[in-house]
Amino acid sequence: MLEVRGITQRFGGVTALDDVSFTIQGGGITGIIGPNGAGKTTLFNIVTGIYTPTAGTVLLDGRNVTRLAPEKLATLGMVRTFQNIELFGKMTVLENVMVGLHTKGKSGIFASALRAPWQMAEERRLRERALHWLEFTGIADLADVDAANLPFGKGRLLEIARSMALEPKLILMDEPAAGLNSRETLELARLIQKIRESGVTVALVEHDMELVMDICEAIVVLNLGRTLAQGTPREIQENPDVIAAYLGEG
Ligand SMILES: Nc1ncnc2c1ncn2[C@@H]1O[C@H](COP(=O)(O)OP(=O)(O)OP(=O)(O)O)[C@@H](O)[C@H]1O
Repeated sequence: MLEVRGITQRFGGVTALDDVSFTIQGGGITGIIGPNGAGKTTLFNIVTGIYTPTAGTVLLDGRNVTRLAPEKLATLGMVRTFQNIELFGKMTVLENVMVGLHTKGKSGIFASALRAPWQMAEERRLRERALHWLEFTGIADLADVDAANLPFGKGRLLEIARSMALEPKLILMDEPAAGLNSRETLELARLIQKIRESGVTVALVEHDMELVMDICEAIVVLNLGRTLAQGTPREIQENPDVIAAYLGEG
């Protein structure tokens, strides 16, 4: 589904990624891990269209998407969530999901007060769709709360609801468990599995090793800007190079 081929990224004299290649198979949950400074964030930003790499190619279903902007990638079925939650604080939870849907719809959410009947119908349709994704992520009871008043963990779920509402084929999550307590992390794990069961491929960059080992079928390990290993959780846990890289960090 997603193929990363020979990605190199230099920032001035720093080589953040050096000829990184791997494949993410459709239908599963893939974890991208690695010690601090391994290049995970840089890779994530390249794959999701924030950075243009110094060299290399990103293919989505065989199509070269290397230089495409995030909005374009979303229309091709690839969306991302952010580590630092980016919500519209003064809008309700429901409106936060609707805003994303409006970019697909015919009228803007702030369309004039003189709404045509077709606009009203569209608004209703978007509202129902947005509500569906709040139900999917388990936060429908918070639909009318201002996003600014959401507890942090619920904000993360809203981020995921917003991304899922775009009905992607592939969702990339940037450290989805960062800042969550153990109960919230468990809730997140079940949600990610539910997303996969709904037919959407998931890839996550994550520091929480327990979560990665628990839910991922495949793991890619980066170290010092290179692909150190790729395999199942068990293969990765037993890989001497991986163990050495993490011990070296501690
Ligand atoms: N904009 C930038 N300018 C210069 N150097 C950068 C930039 N972004 C990242 N780097 C460097 O590239 C390397 C990889 O950083 P990156 O943030 O991608 O690693 P990471 O695996 O995400 O680390 P962490 O787990 O600590 O978030 C580091 O040496 C970092 O200092």
